[in-house]
Amino acid sequence: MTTTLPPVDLLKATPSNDQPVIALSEGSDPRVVAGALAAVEAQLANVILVGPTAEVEATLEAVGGSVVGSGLSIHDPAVSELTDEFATAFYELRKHKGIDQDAARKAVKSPLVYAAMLVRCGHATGTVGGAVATTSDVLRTAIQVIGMAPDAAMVSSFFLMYPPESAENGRAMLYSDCGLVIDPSAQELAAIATASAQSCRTLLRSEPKIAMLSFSTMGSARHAAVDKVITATAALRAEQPDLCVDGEMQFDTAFVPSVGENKAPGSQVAGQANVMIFPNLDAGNIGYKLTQRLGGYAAIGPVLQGLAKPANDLSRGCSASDVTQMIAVTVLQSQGTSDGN
Ligand SMILES: CC(C)(COP(=O)(O)OP(=O)(O)OC[C@H]1O[C@@H](n2cnc3c(N)ncnc32)[C@H](O)[C@@H]1OP(=O)(O)O)[C@@H](O)C(=O)NCCC(=O)NCCS
Ligand SMILES: CC(=O)OP(=O)(O)O
Repeated sequence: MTTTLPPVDLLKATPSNDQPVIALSEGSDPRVVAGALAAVEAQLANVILVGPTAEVEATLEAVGGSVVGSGLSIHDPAVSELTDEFATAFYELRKHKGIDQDAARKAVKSPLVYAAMLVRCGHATGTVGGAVATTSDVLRTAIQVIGMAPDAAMVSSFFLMYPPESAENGRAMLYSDCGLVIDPSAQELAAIATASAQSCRTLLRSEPKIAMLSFSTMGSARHAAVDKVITATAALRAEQPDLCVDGEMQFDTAFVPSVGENKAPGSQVAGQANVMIFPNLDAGNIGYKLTQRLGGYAAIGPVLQGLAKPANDLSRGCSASDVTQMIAVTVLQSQGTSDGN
């Protein structure tokens, strides 16, 4: 059994004088609005619902909420007084890509871009979207509008995985990358592991034990795909000798203590890993959905790491409670470090 608290409980247990404001780009989606209501009621954050006013109000009424005295507010990009400021800032940001002022004005009227601009320009602490928009659109907007943290090698993503009561060997884990980097090089895989280690400390409040996953354990198979994981593991060890990382190893070696002892005797990670680094996005995305749908784990993500300020995605299959959890994750990231990790 894990003792790690899920984000909402962790945030409630973390005293802070901050008054975070989270912008939700899909402010008329019923799950988003219900999740936002729960967040403000629990005093996790104030929330800006971004979208056409009439649609957001109709959804709010349908889920039994109101903006009056609630910590909720509505921003309609079509009529917002911030649109001029955002159009100018967006033009400056993207003019090197050939965008003109008209295109910039049009772009910031998209709720996704508007919500990211709220964060970039300091009107919100972080943003969450993706209940309706595809992951590609949410991630591209976050990368282009909010940008990378100065010390980040790249932007990547992860899921927080929380076990059901019944899970054998159940523990909270971080799975990466399950949402963004499609086919990482060895160097990129090492960068994903480095960022994930910090995210583990921030959101699982645990020291990372990192398994570099593969279809091979300690040389049991030979292939270029295995070599990539071996190279990434060696680079991590060389650059960060104190990091607890091991590989290449199969998932059962990383997760099950008896299998770990058998296939990777003496490893400090095998059988105990809490950070699982997948070799590519096929493995990561399929792996998290299998763990969630067959293993009954709660999956919160994709959480982004490496951005200058927090912005996070949701699966389009998310629930209202997933939205509330992701609001809590976003607030915790803003408290954790300046780089959204
Ligand atoms: C993130 C993603 C959308 C970017 O793809 P894209 O827009 O087609 O590709 P581009 O290479 O044009 O990238 C767009 C911008 O993001 C930047 N970028 C892309 N990946 C990046 C990364 N990992 N870190 C930092 N910047 C990145 C590019 O440099 C580019 O910046 P620019 O517009 O300022 O030049 C793409 O990696 C993707 O689709 N990932 C998978 C998403 C997905 O479907 N996941 C499965 C469900 S969770
Ligand atoms: C993360 C993910 O797989 O997102 P979606 O289910 O929206 O494709």
